[in-house]
Amino acid sequence: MATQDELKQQAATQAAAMVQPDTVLGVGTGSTVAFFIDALGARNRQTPLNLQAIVTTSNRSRQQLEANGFTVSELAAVDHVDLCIDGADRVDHDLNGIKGGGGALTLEKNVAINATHNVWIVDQSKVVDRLGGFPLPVEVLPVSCEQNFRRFDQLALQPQYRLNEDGSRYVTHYGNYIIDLAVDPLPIPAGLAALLDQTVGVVEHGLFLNMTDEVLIATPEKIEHWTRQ
Ligand SMILES: O=C[C@H](O)[C@H](O)[C@H](O)COP(=O)(O)O
Repeated sequence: MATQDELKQQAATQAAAMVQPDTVLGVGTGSTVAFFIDALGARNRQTPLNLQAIVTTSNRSRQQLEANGFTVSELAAVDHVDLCIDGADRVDHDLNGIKGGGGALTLEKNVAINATHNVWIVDQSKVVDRLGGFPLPVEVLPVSCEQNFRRFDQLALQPQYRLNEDGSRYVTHYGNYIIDLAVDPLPIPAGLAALLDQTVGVVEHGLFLNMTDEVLIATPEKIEHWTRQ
């Protein structure tokens, strides 16, 4: 029986084969994407892909891409992204998902929204019938975080500040905090997304609705390939 890491690697390797030469590639964040970066690096060393540009969504991925010989551009420096490969924390059968377990949700959503084609790579443990089973990350400005927290609490969304191991608040790449909403399952995701989008002080949230075009799901038997209808 394949381990979870082996499943992640299988999905990642298949995604690396989807990258076309001479294109602009977006690369997400996380343990599954880490396998993707190594697979892409191996492919590129064998036969150079001559990518026009690569943009990524975290310092971790940037460092790994550079270690694999790629030059990484800022999102602001490219006028489009042809394909973005990313992981996900949960995905439902409508290809909606929760992302941001690694805290990279804001840049991930920015890269995804600018990509012509988005592909998520996951192992079967991420698939759910109804979005939930994973805290929903909400990135908030420090200036209004307490008001945001109280509001989420009033709405019974079970807010919790994301903490570092030493108990201090986790700070994002942009100097903000993350409030994880532990409510499970999520109440009507589209309604919650609209509420969060309209909440002053919320920078971004981890509900990615109608954003991905394909999902590669590694199971012990095969890699399932879901596409948006
Ligand atoms: O912020 C992190 C990202 O949304 C990741 O893509 C997500 O957490 C999945 O990560 P992993 O592949 O490690 O489960």
